[in-house]
Amino acid sequence: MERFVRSRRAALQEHVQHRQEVHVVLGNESCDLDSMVSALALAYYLAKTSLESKAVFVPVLNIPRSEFPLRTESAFLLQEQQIPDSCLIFRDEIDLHALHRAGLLSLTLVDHHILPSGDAALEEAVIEVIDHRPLEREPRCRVTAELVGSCATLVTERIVQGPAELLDRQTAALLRGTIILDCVNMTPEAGKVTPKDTQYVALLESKFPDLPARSVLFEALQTAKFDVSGLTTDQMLRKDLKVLSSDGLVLAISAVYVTLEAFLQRPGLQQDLCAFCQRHGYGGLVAMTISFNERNEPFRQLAVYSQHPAVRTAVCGVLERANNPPLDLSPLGSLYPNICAYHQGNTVASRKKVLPILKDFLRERGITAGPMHPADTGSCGTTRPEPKDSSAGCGESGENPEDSDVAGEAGAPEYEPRGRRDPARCPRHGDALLEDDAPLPPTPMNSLVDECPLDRGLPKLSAEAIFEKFSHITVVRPSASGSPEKK
Ligand SMILES: Nc1ncnc2c1ncn2[C@@H]1O[C@H](COP(=O)(O)OP(=O)(O)OP(=O)(O)OP(=O)(O)O)[C@@H](O)[C@H]1O
Ligand SMILES: [Mn+2]
Ligand SMILES: [Mn+2]
Repeated sequence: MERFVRSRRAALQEHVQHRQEVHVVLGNESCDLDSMVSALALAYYLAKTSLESKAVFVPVLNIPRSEFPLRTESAFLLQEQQIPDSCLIFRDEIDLHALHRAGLLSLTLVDHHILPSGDAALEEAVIEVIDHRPLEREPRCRVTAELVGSCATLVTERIVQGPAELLDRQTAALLRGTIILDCVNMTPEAGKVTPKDTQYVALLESKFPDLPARSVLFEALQTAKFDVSGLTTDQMLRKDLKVLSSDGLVLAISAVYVTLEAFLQRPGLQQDLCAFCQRHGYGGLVAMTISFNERNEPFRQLAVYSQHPAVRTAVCGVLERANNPPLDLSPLGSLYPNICAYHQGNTVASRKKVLPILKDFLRERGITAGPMHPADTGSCGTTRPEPKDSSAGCGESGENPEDSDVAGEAGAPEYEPRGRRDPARCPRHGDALLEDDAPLPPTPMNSLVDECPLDRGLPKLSAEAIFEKFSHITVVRPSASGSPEKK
């Protein structure tokens, strides 16, 4: 495996020079350990077994190289296997769109099957998908999709069908480490592991009995994954990030590896979130935290940030009302006007379960929001107190509890469950939002692209129009009799 990884850059350059086919194996945009190892191992397998093909097989990590240090568990496992990350090829080191335009690109997607809208043009280059998520659409290409704990399990299954000598110790160690981390050390109560994951971890161990003990490896990987020491808020949010967009409204969903208390008490948090959203063009952010209590049991919390009340209210409403699966959100106080905080009672509902809820919401609610004009997002540096129903500016008022309308205590933002909440900021349980607009036409089947391609044919709306649309949203509160009454 190491020799293969080391040879990729030169092999790629030679093929591009001679205009020969390049077969890229691409992980997902959060580029977690599962995506990296699945791409490395499958590219290695394809290179060794596709002897009739003239293509060069290249694993590509779907993040810029500069982001790799944030993938602490991946850096740890590569280092442990003496594979230098300098040999890896990152998304900013290969021009997939140019290769595609030149007719040289074949693409295999691992650990995902829906391309972000920015990669929609690459959809026709996709010849295979291997993923462990529920298929949102039936791709036209070869598909291996199974709801196992780790995509690396499906890659292992593919590799062991090939020549036995192909599975070397390094490859086995990378795959096994990934499956053990994704399946939380194969513990059933974590809700990840399936019989197939267990089967292939055992098979890898039977071939290489001297691999480190599972619990030692899991603890080392878990510690590396949760090491956020020294990271800025922006880095913490980018460390494990996915992005959803629906024709102009872009939502970031970050897995955050600290408690919500610790996160909300970071100095200057609201300004940092504002700057994060502005820097990357996000209309809002959902931060999903996972932490562990003294009995090492996981608990989850969730925060919704947007400086646009309409976006915040809509996203909070759909997450509070979710029923597939229910998230069992109980509101917590947040002294920041633009942040709604929750305890999440459903401890197995990870981002994999939340993304489809938000995707459906963006698609069904017909939020054909045009790009948020910069003018609407103000600047994060302003010191003027933020108007209560602000849709502009990242004022510092959120920092200073006296300014916010749910403040009580002075001093550093505290974090404690609080009853009184401003419905204009965060809807109460049971609020429903009815959009009186006709929903978007259904996404054409077989599309591998994140949003409905028809979106691009729809009228672009200005930010003003977005809020105009949102202001028509009718909030339906179930009346005492249970029948919805319009407010
Ligand atoms: N029960 C658990 N016990 C100990 N550690 C756990 C337990 N559940 C999860 N982890 C650790 O937290 C990391 C994040 O897990 P997750 O929030 O469930 O999400 P995921 O990374 O497994 O999958 P996603 O739902 O985020 O899908 P992707 O978008 O990432 O594909 C785990 O890695 C584990 O260390
Ligand atoms: Mn995965
Ligand atoms: Mn994850």
